Amino acid sequence: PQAREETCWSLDDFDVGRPLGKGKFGNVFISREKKTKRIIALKVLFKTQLLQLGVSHQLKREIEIQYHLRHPNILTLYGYFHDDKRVFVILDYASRGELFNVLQSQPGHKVSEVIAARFVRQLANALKYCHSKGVIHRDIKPENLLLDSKLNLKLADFGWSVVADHSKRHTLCGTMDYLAPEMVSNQPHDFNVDIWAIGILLFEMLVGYAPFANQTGDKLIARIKECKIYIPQSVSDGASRLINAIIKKEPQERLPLAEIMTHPWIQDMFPREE
Ligand SMILES: COc1ccc(C(=O)Nc2ccccc2)cc1NC(=O)CCSc1ncnc(N)c1Br
Repeated sequence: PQAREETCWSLDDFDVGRPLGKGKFGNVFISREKKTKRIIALKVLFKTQLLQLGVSHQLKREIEIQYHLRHPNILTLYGYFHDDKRVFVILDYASRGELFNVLQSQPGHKVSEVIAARFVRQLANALKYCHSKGVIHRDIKPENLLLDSKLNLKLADFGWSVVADHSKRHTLCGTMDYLAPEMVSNQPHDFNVDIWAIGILLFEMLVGYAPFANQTGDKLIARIKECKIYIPQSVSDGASRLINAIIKKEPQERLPLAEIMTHPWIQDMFPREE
């Protein structure tokens, strides 16, 4: 990765604005870097809570990983700093916020096939990059996907799920709708869990709810293990074929990222491009 200037940041370098999101470890504020006037998102994490929840090492590891990931569809982590009580993470500001809220604001909580294909291709692109660096995301869900002003998807790792917001799904540890069978059976999992999540996301964007939604606890786990989904007629044949090619119980049977990106349905949605 290209070397990055080792700037030593402090809170004095920023004008902090309104909160953008509420997290379990602290909040995120829209902010402006004073010298360059650049707008960024400043995530504030409280050291006491990080220590209490024993996630300090996880944050360090994650910052290490994110610091070296640079991709147009991954939320950039520009740097971090801390004071005696808090850790501050300097992030890209995604002006259109969470895909989750965009979906919630649409009629039927779904988007057109053109938009869904755009997001699937961008997410597959981001994951191809992550996997090439040996990074498995493991937490792909609309709450963790942000959108910039040009409707480009930005994969953002929230570390841990945000506190169950009323507009969010009603599960405490963040929705389980996106967990692959091998994860709910607590088996060793690999990058194929991210592929599975692309299939769940595509289903949810075209249907308006996740394939195993409205189930809870053990019933949900049983449904995920059973791996049977019902795709409504309203979904086109091409999209249905892609969803069925991804939602496979056997991890290695799932369509590889390269074939998702070149799938006929995806290609059809980008007619004019080369
Ligand atoms: C690369 O993005 C991250 C990297 C790391 C972590 C993190 O907290 N890790 C972590 C925290 C505790 C323990 C272990 C890991 C979080 C993020 N990202 C975020 O939190 C997203 C902040 S919300 C937001 N951001 C920009 N524009 C908007 N419109 C919004 Br809304």
